Amino acid sequence: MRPCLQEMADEQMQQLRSQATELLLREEWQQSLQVYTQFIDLCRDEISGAHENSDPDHIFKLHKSLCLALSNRAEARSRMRDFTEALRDCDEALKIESTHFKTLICKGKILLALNRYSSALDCFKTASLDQQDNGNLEKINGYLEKCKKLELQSRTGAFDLSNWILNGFQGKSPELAEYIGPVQIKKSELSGRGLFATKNIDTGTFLVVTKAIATERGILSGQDLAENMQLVMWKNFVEKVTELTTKCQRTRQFVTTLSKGEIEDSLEIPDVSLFRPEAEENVHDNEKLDIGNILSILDVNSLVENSVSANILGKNCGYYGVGLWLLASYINHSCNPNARRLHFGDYIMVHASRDIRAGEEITFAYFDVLSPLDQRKEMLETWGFCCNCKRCKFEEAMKYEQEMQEIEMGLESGIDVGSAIFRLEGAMRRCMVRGKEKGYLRASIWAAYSEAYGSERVTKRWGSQIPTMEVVVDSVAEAVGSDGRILKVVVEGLKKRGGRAMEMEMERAMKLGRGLYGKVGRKQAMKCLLELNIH
Ligand SMILES: C[S@@+](CC[C@H](N)C(=O)[O-])C[C@H]1O[C@@H](n2cnc3c(N)ncnc32)[C@H](O)[C@@H]1O
Repeated sequence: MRPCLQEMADEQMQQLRSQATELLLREEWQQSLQVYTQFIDLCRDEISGAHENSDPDHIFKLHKSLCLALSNRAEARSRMRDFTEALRDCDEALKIESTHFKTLICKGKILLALNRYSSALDCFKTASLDQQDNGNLEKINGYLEKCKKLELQSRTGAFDLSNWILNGFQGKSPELAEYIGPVQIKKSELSGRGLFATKNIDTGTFLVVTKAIATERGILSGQDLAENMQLVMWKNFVEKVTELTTKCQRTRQFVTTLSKGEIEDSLEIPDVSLFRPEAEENVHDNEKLDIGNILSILDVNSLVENSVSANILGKNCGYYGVGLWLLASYINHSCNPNARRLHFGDYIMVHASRDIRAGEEITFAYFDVLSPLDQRKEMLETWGFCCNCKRCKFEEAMKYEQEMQEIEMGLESGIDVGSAIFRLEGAMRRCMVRGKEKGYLRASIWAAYSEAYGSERVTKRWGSQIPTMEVVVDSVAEAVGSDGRILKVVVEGLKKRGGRAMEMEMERAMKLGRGLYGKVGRKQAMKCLLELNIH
C-alpha cells in the first residue's frame, strides 16, 4: 500500500476503534458490534494485503488490534446472548494470542453461561497464569471456585442448598449446575418416548437438573386481570421460544424432536448424552419451525412452575411461571409417579419421590394424583390424552365394583370419613387387593384418610377398625411417591407424640421430606423444610 493510502487506512481504523470502544463502554452492544465488524474487516484486509516488504512491526500491531477487536466483539455478542458467534470470535482471537487475558475471561464466562464447566475452568486456569494481571486475581479466583463447585455438582448430582434454606431463603439463591443422572431415553409403554432409570435410585436422589430454554413469570392478581395477564405472558413466552429457535440451530434441533402430541410411536429416540452441555455440537440443517408447530410443541411440553417450589421460595400466592425444559419434556405423566420436580430460578430439579428400580420409567404427575379416577380423568381432558398408567388401568377395572362407586359417592355427599375408610378397607380385603394396588385405592380417597388421622373424634370412634396412619402413609407413598399432604399428616402426628415412636416417625418424615424436596442438603435444612410444609 502506498504511504498516503496506508495513513488513510490507519486513520479510518483509529476512528472506528475509538467509536466502537465508546459504544462498548456505553453498553450499546448492537452498535458496538457493527462498528467492531467494520474494524475487523478492515484489519483483516490490511493483514491479507501485506507483502514481504511490509513493516513487521506494523503487521504485529495489526494482529494485536484484530485480537482485541475480536475479543470486544465477543463481549458485545455474549451480552446479546449470541453465544455461538461470540465463542467463534473468542477462538479466532485466541488463535492470534493463545493467552489473551480479556478473551480468556470472556470465553470462560460464556462457557459458564452454557454450563460447560470444565471447559470454562480451563479458560480461567490459563487466565490465572497471567502474572501481569495481579489486580484481577481475586476475580479469577472467584470464577475458578465457581467452576469447580459447579463441575462437581454436574458430575455427582450433589446439590447442597442447606445454608440458603437455613438462612430463611434470604439473599441470592444458590447457583446450580446442569446435571444428568443415571437415566436414558427409551420407548415407553405409556406413550412415545420416556425417561428410564439405568440403576436403582433411592428417594430424594436428583435425576435431572436442567435450565429452561425460555421462561416467563409474573404475579397474577384479580380474576379477569389474571386471565388477561396469563394470556400476555403466554404470548411473550411463545415469542421468546420462536426467537430462540430462529436464532439457534442447535436449540431448534432439540425443540423439533419434542412431541407435538400426535401419534408418538414413530418419534425419534435421542441419546440422552446429546443433552449434556459439553456434548459436541452435531448440528444439521433441520426443519424450520412454523408458529403452528411451536404452539403444538409448547402446548404438550411446557410446564407451569408448581406450588411446592412457590412454597419453598416464599413466592406470592398469585405467582405464575411457565417454561420449557428440554430433557424434562421426555418425562411422561403417571398417576403412580416416582419423581417430583422443583423449580429454582430457571432450573428444574427432578428427583426420585420414592425408591426407583433400575429399568423403571421415571414419571412425574402432571396434575394432582391424590384424587379419585373420575377427577383425574377430568383433569386429563385439559391435557388432551388418556392415561395409560398401571394405576388408571387397575382402577378402571375396579371402578365397576359397586362398592367403590358407593364409597366415592358417599364421600361426595359427606358421609363420615371413618366409615368410608372402613368400607374401602373391607372391600379391598374381600377383593383380595394386595400390595401397591392397595396404595392406589387409598391414594384415591386420601382426603378421607387425612381427615380421619387429623381428627381425634374419628380415630377414637373407629380405633383399630381402620388401619394405622403409618400403614396408610407407607402404602400411599409407595404407590404415588411423597407429597406435601402426606408429609403434613406425619409431621402433625409427630408433634402429638413422643418417646421411641417419635424416632421412627422422624425417620419416616425425613424420607418423605427427601421425596418431596429432594436431597437438598443437611438434616437440619430438611427439618426446616418439614416445618415449612406444615405451615
Ligand atoms: C411432555 S410429553 C412426554 C414425552 C412424550 N411421550 C414423547 O415421546 O415426547 C407429554 C405427552 O406424552 C404423552 N403422555 C405422557 N404421559 C402419558 C400417559 N400416562 N399416558 C399416555 N400418554 C402420555 C401425551 O401424549 C402427552 O401429551
